[in-house]
Amino acid sequence: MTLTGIECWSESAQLECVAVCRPAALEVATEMEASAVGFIGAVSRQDAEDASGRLCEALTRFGCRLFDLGDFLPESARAVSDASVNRVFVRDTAAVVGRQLVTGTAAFAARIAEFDATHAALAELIHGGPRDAAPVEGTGAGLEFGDVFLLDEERIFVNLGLRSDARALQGFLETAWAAGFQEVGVVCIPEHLGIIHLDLAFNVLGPRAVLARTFLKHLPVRVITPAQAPQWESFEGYFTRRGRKVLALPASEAPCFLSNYIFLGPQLLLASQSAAPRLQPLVKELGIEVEGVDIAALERGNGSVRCLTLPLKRRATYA
Ligand SMILES: NC(=O)NCCC[C@H](N)C(=O)O
Repeated sequence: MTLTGIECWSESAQLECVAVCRPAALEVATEMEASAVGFIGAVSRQDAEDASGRLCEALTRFGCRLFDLGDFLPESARAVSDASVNRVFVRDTAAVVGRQLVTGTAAFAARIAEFDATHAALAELIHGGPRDAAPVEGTGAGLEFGDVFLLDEERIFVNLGLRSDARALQGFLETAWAAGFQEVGVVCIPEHLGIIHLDLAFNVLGPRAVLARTFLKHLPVRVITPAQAPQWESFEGYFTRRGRKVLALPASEAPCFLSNYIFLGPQLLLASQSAAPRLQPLVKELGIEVEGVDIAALERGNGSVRCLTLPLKRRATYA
């Protein structure tokens, strides 16, 4: 079976098809193992599987067609993938940008082989076998898609920090222009903050607002277009000039998963059960509803709902 018609132009249009990946066969048994793979703490296989089941159930209940990449792994990639506890965090590995699948390159050594395995599964799902999507690596530079947001049909917002770097951005810009986007805004989260991806500090709230941790207002945005010289804008100015209000994410102890949600439809987002009650009052004024799902066991991997889902198809318009 192959999937036809992949297409994504925003973060919040109706989510029609989404990829996830079932947890690996290995568990993370000790604090040292957790540290080796970028987890916050140990997690048993059973707890991870139960949480993954609840996530899949919630996505299906809200009408998404679900593809578990574990079902599409070619034989040659299966053993490595089964031993990769981070494989549940499919978001970082690739993205559908316009009508194109763009693959990333892991900057964290523990994830390099897992990215390759997941790319092989995506190729199987989308092309029915190996085929280069639009790899943006080339220079060995990192690009992980927890750092990339499709703001709308024209704009993409990217973080260069712990996991994504400027060399990879060059290749990504060419891909973005070829896909039809006209502007890429770039922010650089300082590495010493230890925030591995932008989606742990930021997310969109539909077409008229974004949610951002307050430190982001201090970081300038480099605005890049295909034809003009890059410009600097302030963080808040960048968004307000483009018709989006910046809502401050309430202070929260690390790890902070409040921003790590996914839009299921223009007025509905799915967050973890612990984040949902804190998000609901924030987004009420925008007419957005929040659904919660108990994935605390998977959050021990240092990611939440956005990291665990890879949108393959969103309805092209908000209508
Ligand atoms: N977008 C995300 O923030 N993804 C979470 C990835 C967590 C994983 N343990 C990692 O270190 O890459």
